[in-house]
Amino acid sequence: MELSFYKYQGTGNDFVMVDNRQNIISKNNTNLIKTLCDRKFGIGADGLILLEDADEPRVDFKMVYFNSDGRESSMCGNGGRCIVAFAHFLGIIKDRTVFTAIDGLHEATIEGDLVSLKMTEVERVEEKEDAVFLNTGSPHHVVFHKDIASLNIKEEGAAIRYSEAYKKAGGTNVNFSQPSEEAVLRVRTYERGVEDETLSCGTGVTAVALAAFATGKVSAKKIKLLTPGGELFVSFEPEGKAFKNIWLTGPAKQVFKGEISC
Ligand SMILES: N[C@H](CCC[C@H](N)C(=O)O)C(=O)O
Repeated sequence: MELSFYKYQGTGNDFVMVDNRQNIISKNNTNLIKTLCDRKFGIGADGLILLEDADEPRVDFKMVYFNSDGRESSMCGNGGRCIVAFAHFLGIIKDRTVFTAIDGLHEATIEGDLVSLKMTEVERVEEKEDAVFLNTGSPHHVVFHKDIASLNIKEEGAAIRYSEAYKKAGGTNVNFSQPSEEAVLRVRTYERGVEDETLSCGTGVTAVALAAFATGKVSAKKIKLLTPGGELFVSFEPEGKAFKNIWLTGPAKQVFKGEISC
């Protein structure tokens, strides 16, 4: 079969994007999706995203996300921003949308390359001895550290991701963050399902911003996150211990279009 695809990236988190409204790719074809994401034997990406028809009124499309291990996973924030840019490119939406994903409905707006994505609400931030855990659509373990450039993210991230603490829950993503100036945080992320450091993680930087506010490291409600792949902004409204009206904003770009035999 000849498969048409588009390659998108959002601050260096990169995705194979497929218009699957005709159901050309089956969701349980793990080997095919893993191969398409393979950087040597396939196109190469951190994940693959299917755009499908939503079967509910006033919802423009459905997002189905797979990590590069080929398995469907939880919400992808950067992927959510990229699928909005893709839907705009396909002419499915104009400059705002409501779409559905594994964690529910998402509003989003697009202006040029800049996409703002409303994230799911966060009911609870769990403060541990030396870390913070929360779920922003995907599970995130957040560690604040004074020199994240010195860390071996793949090694230190994998140790936490595969630890007993997270085994039953199917693992977690791991973020290492270094406070910079006021309301600015550096972030490096180990991603579950990629099993390596990615250049940025949308649900990850969202988790870091909320964790920093919850632990008093920042007082602003709009935070700039500096990732190896670029800058992202997270804004939110604290409500008691919960967080609402959470928005993730940053660039989402089409890199190339392609055809692949598979
Ligand atoms: N690897 C994550 C999903 C993708 C998250 C990341 N790419 C993002 O931008 O949020 C997980 O399996 O929990």
